[in-house]
Amino acid sequence: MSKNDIKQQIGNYAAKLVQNHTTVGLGTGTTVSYFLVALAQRIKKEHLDIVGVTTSEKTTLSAKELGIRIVDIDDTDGIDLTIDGADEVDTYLNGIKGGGAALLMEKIVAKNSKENVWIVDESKVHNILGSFPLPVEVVPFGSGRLYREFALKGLNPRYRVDNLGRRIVTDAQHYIIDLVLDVINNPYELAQYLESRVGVVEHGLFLGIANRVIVGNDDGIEVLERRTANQKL
Ligand SMILES: O=C(CO)[C@H](O)[C@H](O)COP(=O)(O)O
Repeated sequence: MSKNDIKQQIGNYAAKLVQNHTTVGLGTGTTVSYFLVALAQRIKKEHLDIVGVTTSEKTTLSAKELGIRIVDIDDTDGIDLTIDGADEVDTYLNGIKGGGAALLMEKIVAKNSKENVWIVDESKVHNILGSFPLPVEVVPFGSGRLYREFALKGLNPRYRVDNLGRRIVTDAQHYIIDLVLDVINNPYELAQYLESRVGVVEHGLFLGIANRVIVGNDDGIEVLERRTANQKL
């Protein structure tokens, strides 16, 4: 099966998890784009009453094009379920997100959602986080100072740039500094450090957020459920 076939399979599976008369958080990324198509098909075919809360301008555009009704996060009573992708997931279902630069809105939607389900292919599941560079969203003003602090701390920072070498700007007008770490031995400690730095708006460590991870591979789908820290999978 090609990677896209696997993503389609995961997207179709995830669309079936959405219940009628609910508000759904719509993540960002290529895997989510398959989910959006499958969800839009279900909404049309089954005449479902579903509204979406989006996590990026890109997802808002795609959802609207597909005919999915969108509501502002501030105008909902709550989000029932959010389906999102992830860049890396460990065996506690902690993850790294933000490969698509949407981590800030993704975390706001996730934290306001009763349930969070991630959709990934099996190449993203690892024992320890860190092989995917950790995105940190920063305010442009003074970001050079933060960058130097990260470098001095051995966090191996890189401004995220586009293919012309220009710093990318997020939907909320911030920069992304990716930390190239290889291994994150204590994600909670790193999260705490990043949250303590002025100018850091958000980071891509999503800890204790996913309730379930839908993992796709050539043989089908595997569903991982979150366990506690001493109940490793
Ligand atoms: O966090 C994200 C965007 O900020 C995405 O969910 C993550 O990058 C996964 O994307 P894809 O499904 O394209 O691999």
